[in-house]
Amino acid sequence: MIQRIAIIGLGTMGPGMAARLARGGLQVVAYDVAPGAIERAGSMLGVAEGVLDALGIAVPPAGAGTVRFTDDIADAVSGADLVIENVPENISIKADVYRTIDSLIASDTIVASDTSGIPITKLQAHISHPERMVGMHWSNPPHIIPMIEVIAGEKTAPHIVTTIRDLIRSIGLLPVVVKKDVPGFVENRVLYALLREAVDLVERGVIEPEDLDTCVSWGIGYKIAVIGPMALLDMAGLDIYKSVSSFLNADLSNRDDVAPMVLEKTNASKLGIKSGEGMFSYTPEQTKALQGERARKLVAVRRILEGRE
Ligand SMILES: NC(=O)C1=CN([C@@H]2O[C@H](COP(=O)(O)OP(=O)(O)OC[C@H]3O[C@@H](n4cnc5c(N)ncnc54)[C@H](O)[C@@H]3O)[C@@H](O)[C@H]2O)C=CC1
Ligand SMILES: Cc1ncc(C=O)c(C(=O)O)c1O
Repeated sequence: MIQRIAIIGLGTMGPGMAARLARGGLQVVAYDVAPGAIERAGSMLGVAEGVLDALGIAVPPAGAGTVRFTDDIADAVSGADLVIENVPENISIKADVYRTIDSLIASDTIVASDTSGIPITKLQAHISHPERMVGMHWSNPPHIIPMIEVIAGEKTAPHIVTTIRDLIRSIGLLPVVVKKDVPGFVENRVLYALLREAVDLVERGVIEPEDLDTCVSWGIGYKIAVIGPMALLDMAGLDIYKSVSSFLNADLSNRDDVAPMVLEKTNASKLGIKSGEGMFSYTPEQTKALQGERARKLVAVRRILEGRE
């Protein structure tokens, strides 16, 4: 039974994950190589806990879990039943972490990666006892979005998938088991198909960025939260989809590299909210207000979608 979880990496995703797991009654020890990240994670944890309160996520009868931060990776993983690796999306950084923890954990400690889409089979090559490695892909913001993908690599033991699926379920979250270890799994394959087209339309001057967001959020996003893509095909009619896709699919972006607009911005360190500028610009005050407003709206929508309002 999983009780003690180590989280490695406390950037965008780690603190919200720690808060959600602890709310589910689990004991979390969280580590980051950067002291600044540990400091920031403390305040992000407090914000996430407030959002979990607003969502009405109850503490289990046995009581809430705990989150403890440490700057010592050996301390973080000591006695862990599950280690969740949550460092940047770069195989060599992830492999370094696996090499470091390998001698610090038991051979049956489960190691999960929150990778956005590196096949688990590739990551497994960098750890001993690869049968205990599994993909556990959360969605951002992880304390609010309830769905988590679970992915087996070629060497993952089936019971590890079941254990992680059951853990996710046991704390009131929604596991989705992905049946093939394809790059990007399912959520990001769908998201990146949408993002490729959206970036292309803005880059070609078909639409302004603000209008693109209005079109997608109100035309597609709002609807798709209630009616998933497969159900939407039935609502529209497969005959309509057949007619439109017969001419439209060939016209959609099939770019297989990173769009120049994105390269230009990343080369200029315009990374989005984390650097104050990306597709849009953000002052620190605007960022704080935006994050609060987005959390409030996501909480309200989730409560309604779950039939709690
Ligand atoms: N940002 C997002 O929306 C999502 C990201 N992911 C995935 O989660 C993982 C983490 O992503 P983010 O939190 O966005 O990254 P991030 O870049 O915000 O944070 C990564 C953290 O890892 C730390 N780190 C780097 N090397 C380390 C090491 N050797 N040991 C311990 N800590 C180390 C960094 O100091 C940083 O705080 C990536 O694989 C990413 O693809 C998954 C879902 C959503
Ligand atoms: C752009 C982008 N890329 C990856 C992920 C998750 O892996 C997300 C997300 O929101 O979860 C994302 O927005």
